[in-house]
Amino acid sequence: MKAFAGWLPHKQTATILPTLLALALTITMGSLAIARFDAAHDEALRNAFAYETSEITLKIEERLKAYRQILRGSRALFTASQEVTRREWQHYVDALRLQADYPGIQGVGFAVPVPAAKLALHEQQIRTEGFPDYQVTPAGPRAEYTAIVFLEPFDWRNQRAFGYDMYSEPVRREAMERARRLGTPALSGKVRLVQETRTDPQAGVLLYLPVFRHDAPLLTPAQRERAFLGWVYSPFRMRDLITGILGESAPGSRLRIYDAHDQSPASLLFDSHPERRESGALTDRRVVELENRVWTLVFDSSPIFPLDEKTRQMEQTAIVLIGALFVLLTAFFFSARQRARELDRISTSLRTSEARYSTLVNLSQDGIAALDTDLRFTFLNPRLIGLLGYAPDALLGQRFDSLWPSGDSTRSRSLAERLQRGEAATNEQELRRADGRILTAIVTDAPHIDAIGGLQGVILTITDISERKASEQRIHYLATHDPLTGLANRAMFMDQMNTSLLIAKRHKTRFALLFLDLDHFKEINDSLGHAAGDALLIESASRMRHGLRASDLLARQGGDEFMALLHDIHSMHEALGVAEKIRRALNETFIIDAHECLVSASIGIALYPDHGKDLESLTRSADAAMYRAKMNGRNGASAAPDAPPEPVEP
Ligand SMILES: Nc1nc2c(ncn2[C@@H]2O[C@H](COP(=O)(O)OP(=O)(O)OP(=O)(O)O)[C@@H](O)[C@H]2O)c(=O)[nH]1
Repeated sequence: MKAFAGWLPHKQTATILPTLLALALTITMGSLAIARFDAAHDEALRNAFAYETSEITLKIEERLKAYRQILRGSRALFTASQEVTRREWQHYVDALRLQADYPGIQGVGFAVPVPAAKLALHEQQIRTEGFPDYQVTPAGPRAEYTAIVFLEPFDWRNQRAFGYDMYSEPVRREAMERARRLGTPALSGKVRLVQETRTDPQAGVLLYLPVFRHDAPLLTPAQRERAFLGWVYSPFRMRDLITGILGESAPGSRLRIYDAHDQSPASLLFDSHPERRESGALTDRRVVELENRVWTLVFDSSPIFPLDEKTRQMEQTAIVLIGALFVLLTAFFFSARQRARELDRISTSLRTSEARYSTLVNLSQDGIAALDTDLRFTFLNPRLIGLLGYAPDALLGQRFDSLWPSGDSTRSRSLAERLQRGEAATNEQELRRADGRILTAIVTDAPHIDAIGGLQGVILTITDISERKASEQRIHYLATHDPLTGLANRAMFMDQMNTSLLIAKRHKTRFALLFLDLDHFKEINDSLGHAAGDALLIESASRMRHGLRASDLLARQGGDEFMALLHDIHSMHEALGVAEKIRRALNETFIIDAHECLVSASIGIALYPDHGKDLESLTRSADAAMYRAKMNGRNGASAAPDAPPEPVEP
C-alpha cells in the first residue's frame, strides 16, 4: 500500500486510501452480514417449515378425532333403542350436515355381521324394506358375511356400497375385527372404496366403531362377541378427506401420507403434489397414531421456500448496495474533506494576502480608492480620507468627479470611456477638500478588471503634491522676487520688460522705464543701523508701489535702487507725472524705530521707443537719466537725454 501510495499525488491519496479501506471493510462486513442473514434465513425457514408440518399434523389428528365423535354419536342411537330404523339413521346423518361441516367424509354407515346360515334371510329382510334387488356382495360362499345396511347420504356413490360385504376384503376385515375384538375405534389400511368409479379414483380408508348391546357386559372378548351388533363406520376418500381438513390452508409443501411405516407407493394414501419431484430442501417425517393405526406423514418443503431464495438475493443485493453506498459516502466524505482543506488553505492564503494588501493600503502614504463603474466611491483608505478631510464614510457612494473644483461633464465622460477601453492614466488634478481648500495631487486611475475580463470599476491612487507645488512656487518666488521688499527682482523685471518690448513693438505703443535711487541712504544705515535701513527700504518700496498702477511693475534692482515699468505711457510728460507722485510719497516723513527720517529719491526716465529700442539701450538711458537727477541735486526726476523722436509706425 505504501508503494502504491507513493506514486499517487498526495491529494488523491487522502481520498483513495480511506475509500479502499472502506471497500475492504464493506466486503468483510458484507460477507459476515450475508453469512449471518443466511443462517438466520435458514433458521427462519426451518422454523416456518416445522410450524407448517406440525400444524397440518395436528389438524389431521383433530379432524379424525372429530370423525370418531361422529361415529360415537351414531353408536349412541343404538343405546337409545335396540332397533335403529333406516329412517332414524337417515335423520341422524342428515342432521350431522356432513358435506357442510365435515368435508371429506364419504358418509356414515352401519354394517352388520351376517352368519352364512342367515344370509338368505338377511337379504330377504332388506328386500322387503323396499330394495328388491338387494343382495350381499360379492356373491359366493363364505363362512361369515357382513353387510352394509345403512349408508347415508344414500346417494348414487354410496348406493354402490349398499349390501357390500366388507369382510370379503382383507384390509377392511382386519380393521373390523380389530374394532370388534378390542371394542375400540379402528382405522383401516389403504383400500379402494367400492364407491369409487373410474373417474378420479382415490385411495380410501375406513373408520370403524363397534356397536354392542348397551346393557351387555363388555369386559372380555367373549362378552363383547356376544353383545356385538355391528359397526358404525365412515368411508373416507383420502384426497377429499385431507383437502377437506386442510381447506384453504392447503400446504405449499408436498405432503404424502403413507399407511403404517411403509413408504412404498403401494402404501401411499395421499400425495398433495404428485406431479412435483422432491425439492431436496427441507423434509420432515411425522408418525401419527390414529385409532390403533399409524400414518406416516412425509413433508417436503415447497417451492415457496426456494422462492425465499429470492428474498435472500434481495437481502444480498441490499447489503451490496448499502456497502456500495458506504464506500461512495466514504469517498465523498474524504474527497469533500480534502476539498474543504484545500479551500481552507486557499482562503487562509487569501486572508493572508488580503491582510497584507489591506495593511499596505491602510498604511500607504498615498491615497487609494476604489470606484464602481459609475465612478462612485466604494472604498477609501485612511490616508485619502485624511487628505480630503471628510468623515470616514462621507464619500462612500459619492461620485469621484464631485471632488473636481469645477464640474466638467466632458472630462467625466472621457474618463469613463477611457476606463471602458481598459486604459489607465496619470495626471495632475485638483481636488476639493471638505474645508473647501484645494488639494493638488497626482492621480492615477486604472481600470479594475475581474477574472473574466469585465470592468468592475476603477482603482485610484492619489499622491498629494501640494507641498511640492508650494515648494516649487516658493523657489520660483525666490528666483523672481526680492526677499526684503517682496518686489520683483531684476531678473523678473528684465523678463517682463522683454515681454513689454515685444508687445509695444507689435502694437506700436510706448512704455516708460524708471530708475529710482534713494538719496543718501547710506546715512540711514550708518546712523540708525542696517535693520532700520531695511525697514526704510520696505516702507519706501511700499510707498512707491502705491504710486503706481496695478498694471505697472516695480522691482528692486539691489541696494537702494528700484526700477519701474509703466505701461500705456504716451509721453515723457505722463512719465514725469508718475515720477513726481512717487517723489512726493517718499518725501513724507518715515518713522523708523521711533525716529523720524526723511527720504528722497532720484528718478531717471526713459521711454520706449524714444530712448531705446532694446533692453540694453533703454536701461542705459534710464540709468543715465537717474544719474542726471542726482547731478541735479537729487529728490527729482530727469528724463533721458532727448533723442530725435522716431515716428511710431501706424
Ligand atoms: N540697510 C540696507 N542697506 C543697504 C542694502 N543694500 C545696500 N545698502 C546700503 O545702501 C547704501 C547705498 O549707498 P549709495 O547709493 O552708494 O550712496 P547713498 O548714500 O545713497 O548716496 P547717493 O546715492 O549718492 O545719494 C550703501 O551704504 C549700502 O551699504 C540693504 O539691503 N539694506
